[in-house]
Amino acid sequence: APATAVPPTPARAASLAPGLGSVTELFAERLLLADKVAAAKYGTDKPIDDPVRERQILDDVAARAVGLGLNPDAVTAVFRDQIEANKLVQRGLYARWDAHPEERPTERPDLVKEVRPALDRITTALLTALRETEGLRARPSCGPRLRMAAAWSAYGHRLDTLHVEGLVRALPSVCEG
Ligand SMILES: O=C(O)C(=O)C[C@]1(C(=O)O)C=C[C@@H](O)C=C1
Repeated sequence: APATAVPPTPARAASLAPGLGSVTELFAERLLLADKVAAAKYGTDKPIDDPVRERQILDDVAARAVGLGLNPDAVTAVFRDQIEANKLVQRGLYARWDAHPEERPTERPDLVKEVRPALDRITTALLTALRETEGLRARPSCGPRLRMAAAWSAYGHRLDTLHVEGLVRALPSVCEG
């Protein structure tokens, strides 16, 4: 190898696969918030599924997609996957907490005042990231790039198996065409 060869450090590898990291980072952050959502609901009579809230999110992102010049159906599909991924993680946490009471959360975050506003901030950032990656997401290389970016995000956030499953569930609608 030439003397100027750059070693394949993680940073170097990430810079060779630019672009979709913004999207997968936000996916990972949203999935980590599933822990707080689940902690807010576990042991209460509030079910994991809240179809009214889901409808609000999906209607909101469809309207904002139009304003950003994005395809509202494509954007809705991405967010539907984020919600499904979030529920997958929440269900996994419930099962874990049922089986291992000592792992149950010791605090109950406020869903409406704390957790949903955090999810809403990710929604706004994700819409921007989808706008900025529109061209990249239409390319044939999108799938491989997306899987590489997701792997780095999983590694960077030290996601456990359950959250990696969630991250995989979050991916299918990202690449268009
Ligand atoms: O806000 C909630 O109650 C959540 O559980 C989070 C979330 C989401 O991913 O945005 C997931 C499941 C619910 O059906 C609604 C929304």
